[in-house]
Amino acid sequence: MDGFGIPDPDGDGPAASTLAPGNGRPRQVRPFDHDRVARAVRELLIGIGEDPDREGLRKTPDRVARAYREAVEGLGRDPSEVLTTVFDEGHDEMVLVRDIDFSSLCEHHLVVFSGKAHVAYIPNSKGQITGLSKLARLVDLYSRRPQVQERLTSQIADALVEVLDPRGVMVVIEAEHLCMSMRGVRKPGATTVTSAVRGQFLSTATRNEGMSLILHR
Ligand SMILES: Nc1nc2c(ncn2[C@@H]2O[C@H](COP(=O)(O)OP(=O)(O)OP(=O)(O)O)[C@@H](O)[C@H]2O)c(=O)[nH]1
Ligand SMILES: [Zn+2]
Repeated sequence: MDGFGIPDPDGDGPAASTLAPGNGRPRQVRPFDHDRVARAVRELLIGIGEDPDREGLRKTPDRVARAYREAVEGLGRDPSEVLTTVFDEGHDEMVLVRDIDFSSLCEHHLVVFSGKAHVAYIPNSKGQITGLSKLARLVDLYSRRPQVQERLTSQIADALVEVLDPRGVMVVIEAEHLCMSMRGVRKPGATTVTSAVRGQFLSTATRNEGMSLILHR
């Protein structure tokens, strides 16, 4: 273990960040280590019986490391960085941004799951709202990490509750998991739907209104 209570399997250095653990919060992470990831990919290629020095694979460890850097860039970032613009518009009805494309990494198999996120909230009585793009940025922040769909859904909802103090939040995510389509059970086209509701969306009428706005076009 390092000084932050994080296992460091190779014992070669502490984690760099002390961000608090917990739902809706970044987890403690080390900075992204490009060389370490590239070395691991080279090992992977050897492990699967490939020649990492053949022409087509020579640059692969470096490419894969760059791809992973992008795929996990939400690790260690805090939602307050994203939900910065809070206007006081006096609008206190539901706001919904639907069909936010995302892709994330299933933490069990490190393959992609991707789909659409729908994010709704009801501002508080002061009418505090955020920029619409910030809801999509929040989805990006939490999807760019190793994830499970349920946690992704509730982290987005909880971050909105924490930062905007709204009267209600509803997040619905529909996604296809490559780990269920390209391998394993092999069910391409199967879609997983998760939802997280907070505050006024717990009431049946409000929840139904949100769902019908999301699903019926
Ligand atoms: N709840 C949940 N499960 C997920 C998610 N992504 C992948 N999984 C599941 O995680 C499980 C991991 O199961 P294991 O039995 O440990 O791994 P496995 O032998 O590779 O399982 P199979 O996929 O059934 O071949 C699988 O059932 C996956 O479908 C997710 O976002 N949420
Ligand atoms: Zn998986």
